[in-house]
Amino acid sequence: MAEPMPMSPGPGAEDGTPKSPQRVSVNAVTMRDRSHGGMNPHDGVEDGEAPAPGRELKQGVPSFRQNRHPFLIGVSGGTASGKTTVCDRIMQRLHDQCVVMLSQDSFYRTLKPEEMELAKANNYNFDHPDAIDRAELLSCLQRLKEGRTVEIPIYDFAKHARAQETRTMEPADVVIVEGILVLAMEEVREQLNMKIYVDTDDDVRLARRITRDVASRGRDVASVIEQYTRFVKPAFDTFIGPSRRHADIIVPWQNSENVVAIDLITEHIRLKLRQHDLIRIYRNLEVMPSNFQMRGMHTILRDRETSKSDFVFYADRINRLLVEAGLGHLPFMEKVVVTPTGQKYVGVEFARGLCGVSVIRSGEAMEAALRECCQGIKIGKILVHRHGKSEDIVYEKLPSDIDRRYVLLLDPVLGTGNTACKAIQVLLDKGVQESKILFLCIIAAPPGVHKVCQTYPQVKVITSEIDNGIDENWAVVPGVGEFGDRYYC
Ligand SMILES: O=P(O)(O)OC[C@H]1O[C@H](OP(=O)(O)OP(=O)(O)O)[C@H](O)[C@@H]1O
Ligand SMILES: O=c1cc[nH]c(=O)[nH]1
Repeated sequence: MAEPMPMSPGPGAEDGTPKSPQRVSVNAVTMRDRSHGGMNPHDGVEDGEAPAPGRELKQGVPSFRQNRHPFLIGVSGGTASGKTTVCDRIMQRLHDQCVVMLSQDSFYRTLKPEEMELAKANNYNFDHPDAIDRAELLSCLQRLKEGRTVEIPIYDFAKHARAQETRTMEPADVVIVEGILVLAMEEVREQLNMKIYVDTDDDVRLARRITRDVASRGRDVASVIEQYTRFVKPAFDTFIGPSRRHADIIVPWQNSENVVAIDLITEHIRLKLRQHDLIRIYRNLEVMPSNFQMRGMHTILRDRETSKSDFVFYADRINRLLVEAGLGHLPFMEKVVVTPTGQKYVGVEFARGLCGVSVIRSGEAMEAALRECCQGIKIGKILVHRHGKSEDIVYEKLPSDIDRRYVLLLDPVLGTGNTACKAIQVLLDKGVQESKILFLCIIAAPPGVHKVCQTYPQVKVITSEIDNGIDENWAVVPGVGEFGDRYYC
């Protein structure tokens, strides 16, 4: 670890506003050209050069399909809103994936004798969350999420009791759980990667409910309406309707099917299934798109034979891309300009009130990329001393008004996550809002991702690659070795 260095605000504007495109330096333009191939003397392969004999040139996007956790979707909405049809349509569209569906109804509690009497007299509230064995539903979801086989209860609606036998559910790529209370139960909601609410008018739902219960549950119209008035509607007003605010997607579902919504949902699920497990779990994690330029740069960084100058060159290239990705998360204001042709261009204005904070020493290697993008940005520093499993903050120098700024926290390696968490806590203690912190790293090991993303769910973590893990010496594997030594020494 290097000696602490003073914070250097740099020339020009002090609010860290990203540079406008016309101010992008020559260096930046060359860098962009390099990333499109050909101009870079470090690349080794000139434009048009043939591959070495026996080595095949491949195209496409690298895949990360390994040790996958399923993608969990919750589908909720009032009684007879069309939840099951929405689930069926999603399953049909994802026919080439392994999709399983379970219903909240399977988890009705076994009734006590006095409750059974009420149920037989149509006087038991099956629409209340207490009617559900929430612990068992949660446990099943958690086991499915871990990729384990589960036994799902079978509920007999006529007897108001569980059957002796159960249904075995095997691990799947996608698990859909549907039910009126799925989004109303916080502990269930927390398990879900995608929350859908099926929105259907009350009168349409009541009409469907009467038709269904009379046709398939042996009920008469009067008793269905009575149950609706006594239990179903009050539970809807209290629990189900309000739970729609937790939904990621609200699907209007009236008399005809909403094909566009199903298309959008299934495309999103397909995108998620192509992504790494961690991205599916954490909304606050972003892994930059992996193309062969990125893989090529990483191959050079990870190669222990790489010279210091090449290591610095490619680390800087990735840092620049990381900074641009981070800046892309900042808010913006609409701005209209007039182009040289006299036409209006409706665009946006970059966010103000930004600063960088580098974790000494390796994080300082990312400062140049930030300065190239953001004119005169203030950059603070934090030094964390790692010893074994614990860390101490030994130095910090931060902008005095940091509590009013967005912070790009810079550290190329996320290992256990202990250093990052310490640094983030320093920022929070200084009054920075958690949602205004963006942590940028070149590589991230899963333990560090879990730790940071779980501890600080509003901090955005942006990385260019996810590694396999950390070894007994807390080194990221496969990793890049000691980043600071390779960059500076
Ligand atoms: O997630 P963690 O397990 O806490 O590890 C990550 C830390 O390790 C590296 O720094 P290092 O201690 O090697 O210091 P240096 O930057 O001075 O080389 C890296 O730059 C992080 O700060
Ligand atoms: O692998 C590692 C872990 C921590 N710090 C590094 O520079 N590399």
